[in-house]
Amino acid sequence: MALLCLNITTIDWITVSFLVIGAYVLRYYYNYFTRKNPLPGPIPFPIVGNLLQLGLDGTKIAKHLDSKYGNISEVYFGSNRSIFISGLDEVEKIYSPTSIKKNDFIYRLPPNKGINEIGLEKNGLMFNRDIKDWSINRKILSQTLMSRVFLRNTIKLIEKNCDELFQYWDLFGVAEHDNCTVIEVPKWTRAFTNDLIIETTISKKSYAKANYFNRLSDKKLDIPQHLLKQSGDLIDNLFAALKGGMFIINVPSCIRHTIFKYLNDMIIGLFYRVEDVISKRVKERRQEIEAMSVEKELPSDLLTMMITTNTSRDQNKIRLGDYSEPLSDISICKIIVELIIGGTDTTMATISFVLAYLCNHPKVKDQLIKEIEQVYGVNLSPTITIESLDKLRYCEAVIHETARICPVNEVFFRTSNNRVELCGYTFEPGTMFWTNFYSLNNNENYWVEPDAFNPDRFLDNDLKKLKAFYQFGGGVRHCPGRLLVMAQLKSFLVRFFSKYDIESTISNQPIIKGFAGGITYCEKFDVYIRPKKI
Ligand code: HEM
Repeated sequence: MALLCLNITTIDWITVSFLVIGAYVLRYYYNYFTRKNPLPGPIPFPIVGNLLQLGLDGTKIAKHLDSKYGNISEVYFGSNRSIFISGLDEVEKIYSPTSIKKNDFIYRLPPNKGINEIGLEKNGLMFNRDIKDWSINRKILSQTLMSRVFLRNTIKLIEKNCDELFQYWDLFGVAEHDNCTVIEVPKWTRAFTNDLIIETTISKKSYAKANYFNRLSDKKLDIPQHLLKQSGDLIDNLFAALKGGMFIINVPSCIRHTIFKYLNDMIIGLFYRVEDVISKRVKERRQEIEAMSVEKELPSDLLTMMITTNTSRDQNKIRLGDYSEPLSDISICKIIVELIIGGTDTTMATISFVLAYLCNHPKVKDQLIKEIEQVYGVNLSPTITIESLDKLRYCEAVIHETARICPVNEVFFRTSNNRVELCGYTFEPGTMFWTNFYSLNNNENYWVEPDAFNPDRFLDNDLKKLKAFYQFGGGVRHCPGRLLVMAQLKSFLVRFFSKYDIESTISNQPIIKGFAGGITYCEKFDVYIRPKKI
């Protein structure tokens, strides 16, 4: 009897479950097929949307949608609808408004549980949906990152990091073996930019280059093991967290907290571990500043400038309207996490792509070296100033042309805060728009021979007039790191080509690309580096 009861109950259970799931699926597809403004796109599955078909990488998804569906299409990440667009008029409409009030696309993301769980929905810049708080952080950061004092400080930091990198290369054999030292460009540039962004943001020595050198070489550097380990752990945690970011943003909370609970908790834990290290550094820097004599000029590094904003020690007089509070430790910490995430792989990928394109286009490389020698003379280790960097017009054109043909952010995203019209469709507030920069930058309607690598096109034209060129976004949320990154890239190229020459290990070497965390990077490109003959 008990067995019969159990069987009936089990069968009932199975039937009820099927009915509930069936009803849910029917309702889901009824809503899907009767939705407002249906756009072309793959048919989603309940709960996961198109995640199983398309994966998590926005860059790959955009390319697929563009080739299959054209200028406008839709995709579901979980149950959230995202619109992918690649028409110039629509992209301009999203990225051109320069005032907050007249902006219909002020948010980056709709409300997102994952972002909230890592504490970035009401903090920092990138994902901050508290527009008042975002606006204060944005003013402080933009004015700091664009100030001459900060940029001067940055150039010195790059010079120091270049000297260190070149010292390792020379130890590694570049100085001795005249023509056979192979350097894996992406791996070294990653280590270089990791150190650069950490020293830029937290003013503390970082050892990614040294760790990489030690891994490759039998000669070990004389640096205390605990420093190498601390630095290695911070970088490993940061980039594991960054890789997990797409999972946190795109996978629905109900799946993250059940089936993938272990992975979810691990990624969120990584964010907090990184934040813990940075938070300790912010406190330490506050104490260092307090210990410095008030008569003495404070250093113009980012952390000092953020800590002293709106305090009596503020040397840069950042204008914040009627806001008169200093930034809290937690705000500084969240901003720094975002800067490290936003400013490392983007810069690393750009340096690698520039070097790879120069190797495959020796005439462009010669022209660039000529310009560097005109501005700095023939000098193995020239002193760089902001004023001298301003003279490097061809160098700037090379960087822009590389970013055009091979953008590191092939897509980017914004979210509407008002009801908006695009391509004849009306979209409700909170709709997420992915914009396809790659397809605009390489579109034959806007570029003559878009497949040709030709920096001259940027010499003849005012950057502002090149409407179909998207490197740093635009409008109110334009990348605040753009001057910093241009100074970093130009300074690196000056120092590099003053000391070395470079050649691809094979002629016309294919540039192998990888996609991770929304960034397209150079996966593999091997070069010979030789000391320059003077
Ligand atoms: C080659 C390097 C870089 C590229 C291609 C790049 C690209 C971008 C793009 C496309 C955006 C979106 C802008 C928009 O919505 O209009 C952005 C935003 C942002 N970038 Fe960059 N970036 C780079 C380097 C940096 C660096 C070095 C930093 C800082 C150290 C940085 C910090 C940020 C931040 C904080 C935002 C969010 C701004 C906001 O939402 O208000 N980026 N970047």
